[in-house]
Amino acid sequence: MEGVQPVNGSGPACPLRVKLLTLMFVCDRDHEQVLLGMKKRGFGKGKWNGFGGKVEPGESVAQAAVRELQEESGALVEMADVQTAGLLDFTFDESNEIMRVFVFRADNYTGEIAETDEMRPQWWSLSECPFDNMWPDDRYWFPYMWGRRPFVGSFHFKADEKTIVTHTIEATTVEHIDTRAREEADRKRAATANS
Ligand SMILES: Nc1[nH]c(=O)nc2c1ncn2[C@H]1C[C@H](O)[C@@H](COP(=O)(O)OP(=O)(O)OP(=O)(O)O)O1
Repeated sequence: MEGVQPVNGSGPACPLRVKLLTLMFVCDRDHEQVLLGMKKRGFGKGKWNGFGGKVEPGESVAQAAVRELQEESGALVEMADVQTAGLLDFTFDESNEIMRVFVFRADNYTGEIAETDEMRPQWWSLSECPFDNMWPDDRYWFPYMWGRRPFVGSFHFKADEKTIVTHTIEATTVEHIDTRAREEADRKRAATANS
């Protein structure tokens, strides 16, 4: 089990299970382009998104973001080039899970970008980002991510995974997000050690 906790002291009576996830955006700032991948399987199949997945016990959230990016796209980002972008909580009607997603950005990478079993990568001009075919929350926080303004937000969806019922989004600091990332990784390590 990854960790169980109430959300912000309010919300459902039943504690929610936290799924710790990453999302990484490789940005070409000179050409105002961002690398997205078409998700070919699993959660979010058929949507364009950044690259990411589950944090493994014992790795930092940023290490997980780098690993997932490489596994899904072939792009390798040095830890020094990983920039903290945001923190998002996603919940759904009829679900007792929080998807807690740490968002990162990188302006440099090495390696060959290539299609994998999970993702078909493609560069997109910022002005042509395919928001109609992305998660509906992305429109809200993409400007923060691209604008290097650290953000924290939460989105509650209907069970259809399309309709946003409520949301919050606000500016925060990199330090706040990085502290949360360390706490979440520690919690995950402890929960795994105790299971
Ligand atoms: N509402 C949302 N908006 C968004 O932009 N990204 C989201 C999102 N909800 C989830 N994600 C991202 C986070 C993460 O990068 C990805 C889901 O993780 P995974 O690809 O690991 O899921 P899977 O269930 O396919 O897991 P694996 O079997 O480990 O690949 O989707």
